[in-house]
Amino acid sequence: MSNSSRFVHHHKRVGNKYVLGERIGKGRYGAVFEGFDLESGRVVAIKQLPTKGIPVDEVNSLKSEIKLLRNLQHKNIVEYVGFYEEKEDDYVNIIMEYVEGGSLAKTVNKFSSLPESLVAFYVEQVLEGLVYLHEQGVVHRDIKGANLLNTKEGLIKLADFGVAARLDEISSKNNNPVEVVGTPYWMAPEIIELSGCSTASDIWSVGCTVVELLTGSPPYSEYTAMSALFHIVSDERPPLPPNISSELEDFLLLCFNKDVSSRVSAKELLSHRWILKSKQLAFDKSTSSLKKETITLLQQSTLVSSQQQHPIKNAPSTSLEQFEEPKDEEETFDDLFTNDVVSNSADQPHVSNSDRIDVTQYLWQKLQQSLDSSIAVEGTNELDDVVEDLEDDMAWLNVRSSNHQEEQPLMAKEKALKLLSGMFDEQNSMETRKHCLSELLSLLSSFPNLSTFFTSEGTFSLLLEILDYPRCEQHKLEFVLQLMLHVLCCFDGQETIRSEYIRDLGQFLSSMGFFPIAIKLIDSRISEQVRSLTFQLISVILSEREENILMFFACRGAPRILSTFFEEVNILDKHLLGTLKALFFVTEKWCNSFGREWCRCMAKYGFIERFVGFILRLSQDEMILLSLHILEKFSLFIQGEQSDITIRTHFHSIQVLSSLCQLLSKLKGNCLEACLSIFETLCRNTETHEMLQKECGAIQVLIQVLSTLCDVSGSDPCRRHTLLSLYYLCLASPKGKEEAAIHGIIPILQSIIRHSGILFSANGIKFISIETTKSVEMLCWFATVRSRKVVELLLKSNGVEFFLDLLSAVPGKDKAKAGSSLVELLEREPSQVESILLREKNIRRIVHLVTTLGQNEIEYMLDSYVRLLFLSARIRESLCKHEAVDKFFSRLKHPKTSVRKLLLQILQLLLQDYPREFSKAEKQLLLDLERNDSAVMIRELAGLLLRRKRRGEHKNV
Ligand SMILES: Nc1ncnc2c1ncn2[C@@H]1O[C@H](COP(=O)(O)OP(=O)(O)OP(=O)(O)O)[C@@H](O)[C@H]1O
Repeated sequence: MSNSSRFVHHHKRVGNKYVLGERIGKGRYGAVFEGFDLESGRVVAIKQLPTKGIPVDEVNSLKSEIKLLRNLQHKNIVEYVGFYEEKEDDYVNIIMEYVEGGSLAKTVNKFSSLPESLVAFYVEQVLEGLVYLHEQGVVHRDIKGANLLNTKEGLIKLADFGVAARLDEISSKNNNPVEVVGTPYWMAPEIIELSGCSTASDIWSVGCTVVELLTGSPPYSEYTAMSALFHIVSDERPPLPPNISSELEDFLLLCFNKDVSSRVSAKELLSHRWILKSKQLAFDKSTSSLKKETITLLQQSTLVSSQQQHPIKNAPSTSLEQFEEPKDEEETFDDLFTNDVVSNSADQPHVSNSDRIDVTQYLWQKLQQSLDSSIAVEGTNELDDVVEDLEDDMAWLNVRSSNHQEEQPLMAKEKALKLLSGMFDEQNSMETRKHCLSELLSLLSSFPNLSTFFTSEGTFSLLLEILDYPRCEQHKLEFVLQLMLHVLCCFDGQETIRSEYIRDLGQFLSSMGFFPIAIKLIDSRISEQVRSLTFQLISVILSEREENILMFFACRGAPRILSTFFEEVNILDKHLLGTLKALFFVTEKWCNSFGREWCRCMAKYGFIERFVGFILRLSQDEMILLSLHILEKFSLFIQGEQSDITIRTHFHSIQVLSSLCQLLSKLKGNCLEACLSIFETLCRNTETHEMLQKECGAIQVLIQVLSTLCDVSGSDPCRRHTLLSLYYLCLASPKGKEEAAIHGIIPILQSIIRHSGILFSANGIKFISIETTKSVEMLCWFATVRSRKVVELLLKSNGVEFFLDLLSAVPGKDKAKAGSSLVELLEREPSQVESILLREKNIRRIVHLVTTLGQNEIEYMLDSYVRLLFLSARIRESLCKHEAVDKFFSRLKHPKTSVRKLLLQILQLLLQDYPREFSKAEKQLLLDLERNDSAVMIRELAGLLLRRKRRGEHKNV
């Protein structure tokens, strides 16, 4: 049964003093009604909270909190009048000042968004209220539009302070297990991380409230509560609304400072230029003109917000239309081959496509003639230049080649021509023609420089024409491809020569349109052999020069072929490394300019999926590393401001995620680091989590990787990536945390923390690596996961003692986390944990800690002490016996009101069961506080302590 349905509205009196009126609103823990004070005639608001099932102790502590809060009075906070409880009603009534204008959340719901100047006008008052509360040592803990109430005069009052968080605590303890307590959208990251709530946490919520009032909803409202939690903790800062003034941008950045200790205070924000500007505006105008402007601004903002809802309508059309959806995907196989280059060429005989033998024969003949003439008809025809080059080549050959080659070059050339003609001769059987080809290839191998003979531009143009000839027989395609490949590769190992001839040739081929032809040749309906040869040829050409890759892209080869290429290429291809290097170079170059479009275009054609599969097949470390670096470039566009939905979708496919998981299990060293870096980026995005956890078993894989790295001393990039991946994967997932615990992460984290050295350093060490901090934080999670199994595992790994070790070793925020975890464990397993804590050694450590805590640390730790004492009378007793009261007294001169307030509450808890006389100095200190403290609540609490003691003294007498 929900809280709200438990509540019944009786239209009745509350005690003798109040009559209950209409219901004004409803929150998570109860409903709020109008009330009428029969004695004073004052209208009040009455919040009814169901108390069924809540222990009396807790209701009493809530009541004493409200009693204290009654002392607070300020124009910008709602006054607490008191409370009223009737035993048979199962709820407690909190009586408050009635604020008739309703909450700002309602206003913003009505108008969808408020203009900046009006928001500044409201926020200034929120800050005034907060400055007062913070000076009184009260943290509001639940600043949001619904808790900002508006009077008829436009005065803003803070409601629900001091109580909301207490209700959350009570609810989390007593209701059915809930995963998130409270609405997280306004929550500061340090609260989510259990690293201690302070006045600074309210400032973060002020930032969220500004966003709420401006846009109609707080940051991350597009996410579920769990995902929002994840983003609050893991993003650098929440996204800022568009079109805000630079002053407001600065204001929000100050609120969203993740470093609690340097986050701005409410007082400082009051003199921020965004607030001052709005003040000036208000000062310059009369109230009526301000109202007029507000209405206009409201209309404008409604207009703007409705335009903002359709950003695509207004977006300029992209100039990179070539990167849009592939339009020619539907091309038929025949379409691919109807582009008849031959028939368009001026110097070709007019032939029909069906007359294919004539045309191929014509091409062969032309090829033969050109080769023939290059030798036989020196200087007499249009191939003069080629011949001259050839002669130079031969002269060079004669000088530089081996003896055997010296004897034979011209003969070899003649033989080559014969073999070539034999290959082309239709009269020859297929076997003879194949034989001619293999002979020619082996001749070329024996006389590598003979290849220059084939490298004339005319020859290669003709070979290209043959490849492009429609319906060219497959064996001829194979011949030509083999020949080209052979020529291109024959200088392997002779880099200087290669650069002189072959690099140019690769570039020549790209410029002459090899790639569009190659696109046709890799069609799945072409023979396996031709496809494979084409891929090899592409690989060679791409590996030669980066420009070739650019040309390849220009022919839409990138999306078309590159994707398929990595699926089909033989991983043992010796040119593959060169291709990868060129691709890496280009990817890196392009990523700096219009990389997102390029990566999106590639992703659309399935490149990412195929490329990851390709990496999985690789076995050579150098290639794996290079490939992962290429993939890393793509991963830049899966998160942050550069994020692209197409790239994300392809990265988030099961195929990619599970292949990456498989890679994680097989890689080592630098390759593992590169893969983990991509993995961490993926884990930063909540969209991947379900698939990674449920379908890829990522948590288990990562824990296996982590287990091999836990004993490394110092910082280790692989360990850092693994830890962070696990951290993001489990951060917002109780199931993930449970799974991680079950797969053995707890002892691994403990080992990482031990190896960091912090546990053995005498005074704790100042600098703690991110790995250690995250390990501590993750270890602390397991105390809060609502799973018996996890708590058992934690206790089995000496969790209690370990948290106690951490308490004295880690600094500030981490200490608070360890403290909260101890309390959480005590709540879940009271008897077992209590008995461990009660051990003499441990009680001493808890007491000793009070005196060693730094001035800032104590602020975050005292909450845990309050809860610890509240939960266990035996611990209270034992602490008193070990002079804890003295230790808490020794900190009572702390400059922060919130710290003095918590210390006084702790002293009250300890002394109520075990009263003892105050020393003269203690008495004087309390008297000073009672008389002179600037905060009314401190004066009240100090007085209560003194009077309680006096009553005790009286009793004793
Ligand atoms: N003192 C008050 N005077 C007038 N209206 C009030 C007062 N206190 C609360 N309300 C109205 O009642 C609504 C419900 O308040 P309540 O504190 O129960 O829940 P909430 O703050 O909206 O949400 P939650 O408590 O779940 O965080 C408020 O949004 C506000 O509109």
